[in-house]
Amino acid sequence: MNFEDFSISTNVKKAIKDMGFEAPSPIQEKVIPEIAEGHDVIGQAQTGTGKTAAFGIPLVDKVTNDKHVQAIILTPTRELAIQVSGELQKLSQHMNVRTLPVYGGQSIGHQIKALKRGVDIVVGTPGRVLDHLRRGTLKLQNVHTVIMDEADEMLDMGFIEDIESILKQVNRDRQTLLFSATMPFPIRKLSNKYMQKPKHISISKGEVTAPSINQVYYKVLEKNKLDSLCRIIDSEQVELGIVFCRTKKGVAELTEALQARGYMADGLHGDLTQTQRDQVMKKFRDTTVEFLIATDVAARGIDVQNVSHVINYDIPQDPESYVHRIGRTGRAGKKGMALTLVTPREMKHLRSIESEIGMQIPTQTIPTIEEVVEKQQATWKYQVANTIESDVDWSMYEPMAEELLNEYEAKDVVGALLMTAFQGTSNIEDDGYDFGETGAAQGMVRFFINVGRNVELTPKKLAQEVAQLVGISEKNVGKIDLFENFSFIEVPEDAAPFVYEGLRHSRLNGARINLEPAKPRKKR
Ligand SMILES: Nc1ncnc2c1ncn2[C@@H]1O[C@H](COP(=O)(O)OP(=O)(O)OP(=O)(O)O)[C@@H](O)[C@H]1O
Ligand SMILES: [Mg+2]
Repeated sequence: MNFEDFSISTNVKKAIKDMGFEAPSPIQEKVIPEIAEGHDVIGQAQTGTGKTAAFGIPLVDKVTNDKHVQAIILTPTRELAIQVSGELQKLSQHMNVRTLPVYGGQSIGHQIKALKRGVDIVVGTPGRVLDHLRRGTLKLQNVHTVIMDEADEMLDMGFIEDIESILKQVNRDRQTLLFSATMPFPIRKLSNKYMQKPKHISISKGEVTAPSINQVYYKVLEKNKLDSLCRIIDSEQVELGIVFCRTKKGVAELTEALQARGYMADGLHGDLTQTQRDQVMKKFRDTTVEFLIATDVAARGIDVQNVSHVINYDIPQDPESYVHRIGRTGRAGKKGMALTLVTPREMKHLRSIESEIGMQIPTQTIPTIEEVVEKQQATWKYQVANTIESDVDWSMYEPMAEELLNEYEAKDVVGALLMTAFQGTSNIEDDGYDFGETGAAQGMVRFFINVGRNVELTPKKLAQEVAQLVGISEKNVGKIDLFENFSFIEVPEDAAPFVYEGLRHSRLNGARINLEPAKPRKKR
């Protein structure tokens, strides 16, 4: 299929061409004709597959330049309102259509002036839209189209009251369009209240996350998280990365820690002023900042070219958040990496995300110090060679260099200088779990499991259950001694914290597992 096949104006077709779109994406192909026919539509397709243009193309084709607001698009965040408004402006670049973003944090006077001059499409966050409605500076009586981008978020608890107040002011005859990569059943059911005979168009049958995203998780220990993150990003080839944290405070702390270690990182969260938020986004889009550290404020809809990595420094709260966060990479046909750090306590949460997205996320081990050092040394060598070959003036160091070379062997001088430079880059820390002497084989930790009564088990079954519960390979569960209702199992030292945290509060066939490191057998 081709964009030429749609019955849309040549001006819109020309804009689509200018934007470099060659063929419509699957959601665009299905949804554009339905919207053009005037249907209400619930459109669901994976992240980064062009949902914005799917509603944007028929919308700009429909609006006329009559200086009355004819369409309103609601988005959950300010950044998304700005971005969606920008995409609509591009789609209508050869037409006389005015699109205005209205959002909190920006001077309301400025927005009022623009609204007075006449606007055809408003893209806004619910709070600021309501503010304008109360002031009478925005009128919705001529609105024929209401669009909710990230609709499941907009109809969720945080926004639903505002949405209802806004919808009350729009003609019932309107066309209502909902879009998102995720649409949980309760929200889809609720949405019927605001729509008329909606057409459900879903592209992501079965596969919730975009297949272009390569997902892995790393088992990390809480106290080593920062080190683990640094090792991961030092060993990956990151073009641009978004690192998600749970809280604003977490974002601020991680940003500071990464900056202190020399990474080009900047933070984005709701406690910053709008000017600061705009600056951070601009720096990230311009690639002057390599890592955007953010709360879920950046999880939905944000489209930045060349984001190669998304890293969940803190595991997301719910499966939807996971899907949207990782969807910031692997967009529009490009490949992306999504890495999630998981502490022992969070293993169960990971499993529930996996079951919701319908796939198992493979695990990878944190690169060893040796691997990272190897990479770092290659980088250092490259930098030193580069400096030697450049025309940088280091004449001020020459007398010192001569002095050192007179007194010591050249190899020792260089070695000592490199060591000074390398020192303190990374260190293996102990993991904070001390299981003591458990009488296990070399390199293993032995646990005593009280499996409770009435549980039928074989050693093989127990090994399988343990492996599954804590997310390690069955092969890694070592020796098992199974008695009537208790057992000893041995697992490798590095898996021990995961077994410990994973099994401590677990149940097996409904029976509680009580687990503790085994007491060492007395030496005879
Ligand atoms: N037909 C097309 N051909 C090529 N690129 C496209 C096409 N349609 C959209 N794009 C580009 O693909 C990228 C992703 O589009 P968009 O932001 O609309 O995705 P989305 O489906 O809304 O994702 P999310 O669920 O994350 O909001 C954008 O950069 C957009 O310009
Ligand atoms: Mg979108």
